Amino acid sequence: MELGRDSDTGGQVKYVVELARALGTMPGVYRVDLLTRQISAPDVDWSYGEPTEMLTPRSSQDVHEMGESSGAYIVRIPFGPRDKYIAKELLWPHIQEFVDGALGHIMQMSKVLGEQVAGGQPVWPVAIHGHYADAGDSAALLSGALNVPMLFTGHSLGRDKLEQLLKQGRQSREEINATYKIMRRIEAEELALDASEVVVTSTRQEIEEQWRLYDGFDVILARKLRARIKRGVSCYGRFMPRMVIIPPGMEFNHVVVHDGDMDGDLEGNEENQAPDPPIWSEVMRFFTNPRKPMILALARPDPKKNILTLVKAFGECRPLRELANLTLILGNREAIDEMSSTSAAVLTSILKLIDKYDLYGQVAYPKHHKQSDVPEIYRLAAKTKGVFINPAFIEPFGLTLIEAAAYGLPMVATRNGGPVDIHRVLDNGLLVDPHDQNAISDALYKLVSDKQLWARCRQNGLNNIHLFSWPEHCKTYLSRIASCRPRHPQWQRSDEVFENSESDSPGDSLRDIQDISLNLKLSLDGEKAGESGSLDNVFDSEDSIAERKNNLEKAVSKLSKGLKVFHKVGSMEKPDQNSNPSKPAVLRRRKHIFVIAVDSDSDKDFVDIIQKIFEAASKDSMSGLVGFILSTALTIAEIHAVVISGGMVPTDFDAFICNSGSDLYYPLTSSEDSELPYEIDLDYHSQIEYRWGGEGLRKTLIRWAASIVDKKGETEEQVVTEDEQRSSAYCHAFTVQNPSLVPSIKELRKMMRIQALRCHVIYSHDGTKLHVIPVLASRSQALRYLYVRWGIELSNMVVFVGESGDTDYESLLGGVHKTVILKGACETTTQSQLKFRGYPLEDVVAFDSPTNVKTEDGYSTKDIQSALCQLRVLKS
Ligand SMILES: O=c1ccn([C@@H]2O[C@H](COP(=O)(O)OP(=O)(O)O[C@H]3O[C@H](CO)[C@@H](O)[C@H](O)[C@H]3O)[C@@H](O)[C@H]2O)c(=O)[nH]1
Ligand SMILES: O=P(O)(O)OC[C@H]1O[C@](O)(CO)[C@@H](O)[C@@H]1O
Repeated sequence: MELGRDSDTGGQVKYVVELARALGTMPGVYRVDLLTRQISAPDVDWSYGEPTEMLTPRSSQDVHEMGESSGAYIVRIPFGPRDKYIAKELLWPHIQEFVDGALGHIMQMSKVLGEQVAGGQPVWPVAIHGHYADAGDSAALLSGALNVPMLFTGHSLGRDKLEQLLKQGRQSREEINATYKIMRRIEAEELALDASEVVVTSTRQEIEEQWRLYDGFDVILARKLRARIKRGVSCYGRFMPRMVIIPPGMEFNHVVVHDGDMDGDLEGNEENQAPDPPIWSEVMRFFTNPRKPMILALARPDPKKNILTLVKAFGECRPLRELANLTLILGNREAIDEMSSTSAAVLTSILKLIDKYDLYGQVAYPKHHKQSDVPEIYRLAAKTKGVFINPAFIEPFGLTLIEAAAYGLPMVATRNGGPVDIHRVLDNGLLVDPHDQNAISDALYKLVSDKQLWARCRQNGLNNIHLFSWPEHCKTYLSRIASCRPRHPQWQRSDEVFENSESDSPGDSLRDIQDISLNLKLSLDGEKAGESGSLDNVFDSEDSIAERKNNLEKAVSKLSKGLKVFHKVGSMEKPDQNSNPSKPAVLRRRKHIFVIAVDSDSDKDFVDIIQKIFEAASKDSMSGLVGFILSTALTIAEIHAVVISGGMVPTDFDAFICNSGSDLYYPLTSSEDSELPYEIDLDYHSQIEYRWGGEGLRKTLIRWAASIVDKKGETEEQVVTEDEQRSSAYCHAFTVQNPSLVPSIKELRKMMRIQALRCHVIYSHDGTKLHVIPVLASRSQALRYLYVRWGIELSNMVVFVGESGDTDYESLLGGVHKTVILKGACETTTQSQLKFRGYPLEDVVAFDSPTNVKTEDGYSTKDIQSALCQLRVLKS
């Protein structure tokens, strides 16, 4: 690991690699895949271009304990420009491409493992865990596409970073957003809260002071919801992820602490003694008197680590300067000018302060260190009876603090963040206000000068450090995963439950029964959710005990009929896929799938666009190589009307993604006279229903809609009204009479999240329609479903969109599919205020990607053909 190389290579890298390695050796874990970006660039190590790398266990004991497990792997997925390293702030436009690539890997792995160990049945992942905001966003989409539980760890949180940066007052909100893309990042963290079952934190402070800043998390509401779930009463469609504190661990295998370290001679070696590590002389060459106790700081050169205040504190405190030296390990550098601008600014300011206070001979700031040098640096500081300092403005956890403690080095640390929890456990030093320069120098002086205090802190750290161990972390972590309701696709799950009931895994069956029991309880309660009043009423109202008892009895009675009943109900409700066996087969045979997702304002324009696309593909479609999917906010009835009005037939298309991605239909060749010739895919519903608020959500939305009125003199007109005709089981539809009077998409998301309602809100039809659908349902997720369910390759899809569209437009432009933007189609910008999401489209869409092409003049057949040639879908 190249830790401290730049602002992206910090503690999180170490954390996830060590966690993956430790998990891979846990009994009961078959395989851990750590997915990251593949980069083949000349300025990074060649190994970053390797598709797979095994994380070898640290010790032979680990190998022994692994048993049947196949271990942990780093899997590198190509996305974004192949030959270029991209800083984390600039990765956002490429996230969807990562999601698709990761999905491809997981599907492939599921097949391979299935063949190896499960008799050919696919082996589905048990959970997916996102680390940091960008992976939170990706994991949310993947957990939805695969229907598996998601966990999330923030490592460093955007809202907190934004607050800290605003407090420092050096940049305006706009400048901060331009530098850090912070609003996009915060939305990713909010989505991670929407989708996660468990959020792993390192400290209590992270929950109470940092996560509380998010719309989607509230400690009190979380408690109330948990209490209601325990009592078996309805939460009216509200959900909160479970926050758990599991501090990270350390790999202790190369930690060696000798008492002898304390009285060693720094100049020259005794006979028989191992030579000093080379990094020692690299550090000591800076000092006039290398025997003085060493104050050590080791951090990425990031302004938030607050090293400048440390240098000032040291420089301005004469007694401290006389007593101790200062060592600053701030990553690696060749030349300051070649560093990123923020890192270079930190280094330059430090050099100026050293000059200002004339600290020559008292401060070391070596240019290079290797990973293997880091333990030796801590040992050197401990040997001189020095102190480790982390004065960060805020430190989410602080791996360096546990590292220092493991090497017998007492600490002075910021009182903001994780160090408070670490100090509570280790009791190995002093906490300080990082803004108070005198407090820093006083604490350092106290620890360095008070020999007894120093020895006590050293010993306390050494005595308690075992509490930060990866195996312990993994045990708690795995128990959390085991307590999540197992989620798998229904088309696999119903068979599995059925089989398990008679198989040799009674534990699994029992857990399934318990889960079914919980589901039944919740859904039965949901039936009476309708009577609820406001959010307060929901929780203040006394639920009738008799009613609850009745619900429980119903649930128990359903359960007592056994798993077969559950399975049967499931299969009765399932569409009979065999009645229309040709559809998936047809879809699979296509060379290309053209997805028409142009959000046209008029049916006439829409028909016109569809026909132009048909014509453009006519050569290939004649031979059946191209299949078509319509993907819109329309209902199936509206789509049917469009199809018929355009002189087309339903079977001209392979599938229809309706209601903004909450319904999926396939055309039928025949149907009863009274019915439309389409078959709904109920497996899709089971795949997207996660956290769907159903009736409870609908009631809340209706109350909200009633509160938005247009005051015209004496009279009031309701602006938002329920559109029952256009609503379906997984889409609450509303009509907006006056789009200028309703909140933007950003405000709506916030409104939902603060009530713990997890859903996806979309404005369509130029802002005159509002759709509320399940949180992980969307038009782009529907395409991923087609891949997971029917194996239709995403890279063979071409998505046609207009110049703008509904508020879910951005998600249609990314991914491994190709995109054709039809110039002149859906240009409307009149309702742009509704689309306000808090960050520009460029922060989410890679417009310069070679898979995105805009037609040249308009959307004539010729324009479309030429775009398809450019994408190499058609031969020129
Ligand atoms: O020049 C350097 C600087 C750092 N490191 C290592 O990099 C890691 C840094 O981790 P940490 O001190 O925890 O800080 P961050 O890099 O900021 O890590 C983020 O992620 C960590 C894991 O979640 C949290 O502990 C932090 O609070 C959070 O800011 C440690 O292992 C250091 O030994 C080096 O090897 N060389
Ligand atoms: O400053 P930010 O954007 O909060 O990022 C800090 C994150 O970046 C990293 O340095 C990447 O490893 C992490 O240690 C940390 O989680």
